[in-house]
Amino acid sequence: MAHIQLLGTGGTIASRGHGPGGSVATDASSSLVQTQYGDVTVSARDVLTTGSYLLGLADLRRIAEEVGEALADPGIDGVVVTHGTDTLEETAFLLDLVHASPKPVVLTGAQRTADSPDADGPRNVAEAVRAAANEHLRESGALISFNGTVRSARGARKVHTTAGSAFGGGIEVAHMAGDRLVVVAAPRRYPPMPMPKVAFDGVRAEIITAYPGATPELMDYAVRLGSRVVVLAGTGVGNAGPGFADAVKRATENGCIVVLSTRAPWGPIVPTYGNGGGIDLVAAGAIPAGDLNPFQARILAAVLLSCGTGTEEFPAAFKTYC
Ligand SMILES: NC(=O)C[C@H](N)C(=O)O
Repeated sequence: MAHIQLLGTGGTIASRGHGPGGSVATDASSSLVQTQYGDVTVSARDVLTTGSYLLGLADLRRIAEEVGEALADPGIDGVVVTHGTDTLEETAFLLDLVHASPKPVVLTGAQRTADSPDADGPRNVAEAVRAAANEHLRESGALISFNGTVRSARGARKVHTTAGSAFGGGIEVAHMAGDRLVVVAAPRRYPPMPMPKVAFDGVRAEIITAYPGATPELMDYAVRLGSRVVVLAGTGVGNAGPGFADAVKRATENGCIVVLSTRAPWGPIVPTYGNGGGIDLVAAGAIPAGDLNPFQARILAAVLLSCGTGTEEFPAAFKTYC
């Protein structure tokens, strides 16, 4: 009989109330979960009880540490993390980067509050428990289970503000067929990164987006604030408008790492264009993020920096994971 540890962090799945103050995360994780699903037993405990839009890097590190402890327990076969959907993709990616166990870690949440007549939390939790206990999902790292689909944490993102299918991207590794979970793929695994130390909590890593008329001086401002890394969410295959190549050069000359990602939801960075485009941004010192979206690229950069990766070693170390 498999035993799953559920760790609650809050989010809509644990929220109630539609009054003027809005919905607030209040429910203990023990109220979100049954103690048994078929032949799978579950114990639940809370790490946090908060909306995920409120999380900081210190919270993400705490969640990662608690998950690591649960995975190390020989009496636990897999871990489910309930989490707000707004920033679930960032926590999921951190958990995936540091995942050094064959046991599955499965994140889930809800789009509708616990007191909604059609709350989606209970079904999502039941499916996540099933995924965490599935032996074919061992060696798969951290996964996101939502509305009948299980996908890799890497590459996944929230794609809809209100729909039940809140997540897209990543690799679809399993889906529900009736009440059966069918495993269809295994995500590529990368060497596990060390659990981030306390330095992670204070890494200043900002994201700046390119758009028509964007202000390149925002990057100078980020550097002045002490940013160790700026992720530029460029347009298309990794471009930005007038002045950005010079801003990248100034940032890198001041010791700030610039990572080049894209504001397009899917696809890799492919430096292609001159005249201030991706070719010039990379020549100015920007490091292409491969397929990583800005939010997950930022998490990878923060883990690397908090592990003491220096500016010289950063590009090769970053490339190993994207
Ligand atoms: N659906 C959700 O969970 C959204 C919620 N605002 C959050 O904590 O991220």
